[in-house]
Amino acid sequence: MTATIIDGKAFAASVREKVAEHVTRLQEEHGITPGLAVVLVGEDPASQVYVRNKGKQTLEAGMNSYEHKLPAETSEADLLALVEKLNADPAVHGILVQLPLPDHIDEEKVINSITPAKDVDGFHILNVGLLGTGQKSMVPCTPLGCLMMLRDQLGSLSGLNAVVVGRSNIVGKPMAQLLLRDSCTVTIAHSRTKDLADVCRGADILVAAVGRPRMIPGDWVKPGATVIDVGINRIDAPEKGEGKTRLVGDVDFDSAKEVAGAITPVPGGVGPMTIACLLANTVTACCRANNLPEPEGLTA
Ligand SMILES: Nc1nc(=O)c2c([nH]1)NC[C@@H]1CN(c3ccc(C(=O)N[C@@H](CCC(=O)O)C(=O)O)cc3)C=[N+]21
Repeated sequence: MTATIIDGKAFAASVREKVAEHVTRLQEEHGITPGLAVVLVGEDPASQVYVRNKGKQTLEAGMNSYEHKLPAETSEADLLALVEKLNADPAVHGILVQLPLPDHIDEEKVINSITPAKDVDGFHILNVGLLGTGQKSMVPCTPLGCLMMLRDQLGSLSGLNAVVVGRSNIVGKPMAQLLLRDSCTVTIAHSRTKDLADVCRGADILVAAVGRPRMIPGDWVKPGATVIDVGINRIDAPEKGEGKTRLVGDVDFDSAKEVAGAITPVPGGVGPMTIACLLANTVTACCRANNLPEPEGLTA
């Protein structure tokens, strides 16, 4: 059997289209334009991959994009002062501080200084707590994108065995919360998990978010399972020429696609959905800030 390839790129385009329609409505009916501020400190390569497409897509969706690029030596105090300014700016509905931050800056302190209602990453402790207790919150973009693809693929997730490989605050933990909320039986596995292969083989839904290139081979995948590959790993690709690189996921796509029922590719899977959900969260934050109905189908 060969798996259905889940087209994250096309799915993301349809999400962005819904976002754009909602933005038009906000402008025409209320004279409001959602605004997203992105703060980048230093020059982490993964963050640059992300930023490249994001500003463009924000503008394409009809929203305002405010980019703040700060040098790597920026002090924590200066960064906190910028966040305070953005918190107070009524034109800014969403704030994203690119991670990772340089070592001399306390990431948790910065994230928790963002007004929770503008925290479009959903990383603030208040949003984490709201999600964990099933209350309305801002939901982290990558897990939200994964959930949208899973619901689209499977309809109901109720009762399915979901295994999330990876326990990060950014992906693994919030993903598990969302799957639990959709009534999956959820296992969070990680590098220390005993018999990881067997744990994965029990998964109807397998979400890989470990950050290790092609770590999960096809024989860890249950026949017919839905596989969501969150990994975006850049590896050498000498076959493309000297010094060339390419992106691969945490799943060995070639072997896994022979076993899975459906699988997301890398690139073109989760990555584009992450950005689309960032735009969706910005519209959601803007609607909430203005006591307007939230866009349908764009929230968890
Ligand atoms: N506060 C914060 N929030 C984030 O969400 C965040 C962050 N910091 N720091 C960096 C990581 C990385 N990240 C990506 C999102 C989309 C693609 C993406 O669209 N990837 C394309 C490939 C792009 C290419 O071809 O290079 C794809 O998978 O198809 C990649 C990486 C979000 N991050």
